[in-house]
Amino acid sequence: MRKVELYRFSLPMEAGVILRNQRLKTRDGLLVCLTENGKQGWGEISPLPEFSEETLEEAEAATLGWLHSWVNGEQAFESALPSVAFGLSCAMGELSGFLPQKADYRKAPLCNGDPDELFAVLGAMPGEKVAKVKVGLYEAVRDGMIVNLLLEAIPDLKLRLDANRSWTRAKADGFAKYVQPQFRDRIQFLEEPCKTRDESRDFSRETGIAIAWDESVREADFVVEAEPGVAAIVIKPTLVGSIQRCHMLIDQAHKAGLIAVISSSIETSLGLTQLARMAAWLTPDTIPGLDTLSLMQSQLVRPWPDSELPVLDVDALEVVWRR
Ligand SMILES: O=C(O)CCC(=O)C1=CC=C[C@@H](O)[C@@H]1C(=O)O
Ligand SMILES: [Mg+2]
Repeated sequence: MRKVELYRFSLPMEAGVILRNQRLKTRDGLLVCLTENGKQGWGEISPLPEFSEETLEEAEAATLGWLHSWVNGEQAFESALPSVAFGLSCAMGELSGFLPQKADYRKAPLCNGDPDELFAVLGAMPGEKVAKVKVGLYEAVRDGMIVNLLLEAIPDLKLRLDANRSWTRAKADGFAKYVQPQFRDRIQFLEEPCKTRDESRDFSRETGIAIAWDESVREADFVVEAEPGVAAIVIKPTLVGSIQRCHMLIDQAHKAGLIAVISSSIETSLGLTQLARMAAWLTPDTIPGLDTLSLMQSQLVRPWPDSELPVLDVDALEVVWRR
């Protein structure tokens, strides 16, 4: 016998979390729980405003359609909406056991440029020291200075930088000019420096700074391939799709000699712990980009180890559908 439960959640965010053009006050989404033969599988479906193409309403309608088929024992096909495909594949992955339990709870800390704060976090981090810094929000000179400062202060540190396509070539060059040449190879990669892929490729060729694809991975014409200067692809499953699709992209990346970084789309602790399990399984040699829990004011159903945020129980959630 199959059973389903669909819940809606809305968790308050910390003040001041801004996504592209809007302030994110709450993180809204759906939790699905599938039950069959005494086993349960959970999944989170939470399209990210400004990043996902689908709205939460569209995701809910598609999820309900899928759940109706599944609970009636009919064939349920993979949804074309990435957030739905991801959440349902997690629930199926737990139910059938293909999503392993073992998790990689390491995370590349998101750093705002304060070396003392980063030093404290990295001190508690075993193994490889890698942090992520957002660039492109302020002046390129300031970004360059922060990168120098951090790399100078912490000699075994490597940095991942993320410009989210915010620079013109001239601005990106301005940034590169300020980074001391001896530090450039400690930039593990810079995600999407320029507005177009070609500009980003040129930037990497001329500066020697390695780049990574993030937004590009979600574009229809994107193919995973080895290219000069490209070090990595970033995979945000809520924006990309099912575990199976992410697995395929990761395999393609590894075959091309690229790093694949599993990264957050600001999921709740439930989705984040599942991303940590995907990372342990599919990208065991790479620290995932999952340092986003502290942007929220609480966790949901499953706690992330070491987080002191309160955990909201499933009983507190609104039931959308139960069968
Ligand atoms: O990639 C990481 O290490 C954390 C995730 C992260 O930086 C982001 C997640 C979702 C939206 C953005 O605000 C941001 C990004 O630009 O990649
Ligand atoms: Mg990015």
